[in-house]
Amino acid sequence: MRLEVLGVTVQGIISDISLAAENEVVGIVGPNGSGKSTTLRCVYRALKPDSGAVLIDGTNVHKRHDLARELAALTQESQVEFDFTVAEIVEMGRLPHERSVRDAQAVRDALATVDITHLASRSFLSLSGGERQRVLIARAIAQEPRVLVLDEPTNHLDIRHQLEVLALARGLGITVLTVLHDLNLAASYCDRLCVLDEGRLVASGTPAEVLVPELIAKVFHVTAHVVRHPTTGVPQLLFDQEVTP
Ligand SMILES: Nc1ncnc2c1ncn2[C@@H]1O[C@H](COP(=O)(O)OP(=O)(O)OP(=O)(O)O)[C@@H](O)[C@H]1O
Repeated sequence: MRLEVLGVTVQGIISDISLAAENEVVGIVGPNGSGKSTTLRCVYRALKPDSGAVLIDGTNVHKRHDLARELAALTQESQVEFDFTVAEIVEMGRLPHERSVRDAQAVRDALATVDITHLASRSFLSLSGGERQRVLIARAIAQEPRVLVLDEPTNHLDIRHQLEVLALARGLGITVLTVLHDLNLAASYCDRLCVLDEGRLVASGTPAEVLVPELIAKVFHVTAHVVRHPTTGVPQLLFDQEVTP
């Protein structure tokens, strides 16, 4: 599915943000407070932009009645207040769909895919931060969406699970829009990156096009050196310890 963010403005927070993604992984990076989550909130309809629009396959998300089926979001607000079991939470991913024989299999597949089958009967509130994050990712996958929106999906995850979750998102072959703080993970797993700074889109392109020392210095106020990953060849950044003013 094609996701388009067209000139989206939320007064005082983000201005004229445009980006597109279609059956690829697009990453949004930028400093704290640059408007990444606000942009995503407009995509998953938690926020209505003051101007501009978000389209999925050409239709405004506010007019798409099937959005709950087509789009899954793992957000900063994706928390669970009540004490459901892991299996129950992942089953919630099926709620937008009509009940079918597919449900149980989709839940089993999602649990296995994020490596939490052994946690299925545990209470969600008893889990560690990383385990909780994986449950919420499993819920999104169980939904079998065609657009997946992720706000810092690697939060709380150890390095192995960070790599697994991003490989998994990539392997779905659907449209994925994800906020990532780790620029090296973003370079490794995203087809294209959008850089936000102070509520504006300041660069977009492939990781190699975007992650250049000049831009990193300007946006993040750190000095970076670009090296090639010895096996994958993707650009990776090494940072000097001193930050620039
Ligand atoms: N509802 C709101 N009312 C007022 N200000 C807001 C609101 N939501 C966000 N902001 C402000 O807008 C700016 C952008 O917030 P946003 O959460 O989009 O940033 P972010 O790039 O996701 O940041 P982080 O990397 O810290 O998660 C921040 O300064 C934030 O305090």
